[in-house]
Amino acid sequence: MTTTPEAPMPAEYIAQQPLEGERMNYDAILLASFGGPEGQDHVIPFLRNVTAGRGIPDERLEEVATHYRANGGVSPINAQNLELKAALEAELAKRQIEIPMYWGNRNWDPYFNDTFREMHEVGHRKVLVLVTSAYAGYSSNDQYLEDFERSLKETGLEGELKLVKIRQFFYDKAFTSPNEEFLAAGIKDVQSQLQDKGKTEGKIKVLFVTHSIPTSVAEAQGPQRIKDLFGTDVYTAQHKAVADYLMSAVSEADGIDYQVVFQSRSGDPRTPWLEPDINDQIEEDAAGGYAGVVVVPFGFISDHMEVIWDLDTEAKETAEELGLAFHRAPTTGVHPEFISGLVDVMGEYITGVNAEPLANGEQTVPGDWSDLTREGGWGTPL
Ligand SMILES: CC1=C(CCC(=O)O)c2cc3nc(cc4[nH]c(cc5[nH]c(cc1n2)c(C)c5CCC(=O)O)c(CCC(=O)O)c4C)C(CCC(=O)O)=C3C
Ligand SMILES: [Fe+2]
Repeated sequence: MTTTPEAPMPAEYIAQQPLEGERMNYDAILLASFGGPEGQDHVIPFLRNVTAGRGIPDERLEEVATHYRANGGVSPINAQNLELKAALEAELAKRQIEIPMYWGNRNWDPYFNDTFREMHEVGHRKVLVLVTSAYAGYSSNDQYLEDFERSLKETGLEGELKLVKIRQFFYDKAFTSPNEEFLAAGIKDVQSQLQDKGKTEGKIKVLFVTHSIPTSVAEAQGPQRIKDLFGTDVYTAQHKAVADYLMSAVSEADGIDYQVVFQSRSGDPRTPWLEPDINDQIEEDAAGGYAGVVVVPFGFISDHMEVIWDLDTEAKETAEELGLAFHRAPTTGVHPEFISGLVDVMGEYITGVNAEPLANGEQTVPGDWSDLTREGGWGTPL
């Protein structure tokens, strides 16, 4: 066997070292996420944090608490974020980008207030923020910006810490490339499950699943341009565009039916949320003669509680009761292409000498996605 010498690092991957005395435009990176409970006694306080002032009925909270209780009161999300942070740090180091990374959450320890104070105390002033949400929407973008503003006020660090939030990345290769791989593997798995059952003629449906949101929230999001183009709200449109792209990019998906569906609806049952719910759709598909479903949770970037409960427990049970073959695809997690693609996106904001960006994300999902959220929502790069 011959050994290949290590490939030289592409030039664009190497941070240009700042000139003597000159600093990079950011001195810290913040990984900003949702947070989750670490034990049984955290579950209720965590859920109260999440739903503060948003009119989620107590019965819904008690029901959601049982999902966490069944897992020892621990959400997997914190460990997953620490793993993501370590993988990103390793990739930054590989590219000689020497900017330290911090972690903070909306709903649990370490809270943004604490992380902001810590970053400020050690002397950081210019912070690039990566939020763990791929799509643009109120919960995944605007609410984080509101949280950051509130934390800066509460800590008295307004004007002291300058934060710039990185854009959404659902349309980047970083996100679509691992999902292409997962989609192909999922289809092959369901096909072979059907083969084992002697159902080689059985039709397969791919269900791309994301988090439901209230229809009123979905409809309030602009721009009109995208609504006109897709004939639906902007939240759904983003997901449809990714689903269309993934199906076209994966040869195993040729001729296979697919649909965007929703999970984890919450709130008052009388308030309309985006539909169809994944369980309802699986029932309809069983009635419609499908023999198997491939469930791709492309609304999320890690296998957190909503994925393992709503899909691996509930949706799986629905499919099994109806005799359908079932495959739940993984989320991007710390897939090497996700990590390196995310650092490319970060590199659009980080400049070395000559104010040149260190890297650029590669857009795969066609379309102009540059104006999806509230004005100035991404932050003006420093
Ligand atoms: C769009 C969206 C994402 C995807 C974008 C993104 O990834 O950011 C997301 C992610 C997540 N949602 C999560 C957990 C929860 N979400 C809740 C409630 C809600 N989510 C909403 C929307 C979203 N949520 C909404 C409109 C509500 C209603 C209340 C409100 O307006 O806030 C509730 C309260 C109980 C309930 O009602 O279900 C919980 C516990 C976890 C952590 C899981 C873990 O612990 O591992 C994650 C990553
Ligand atoms: Fe949620």
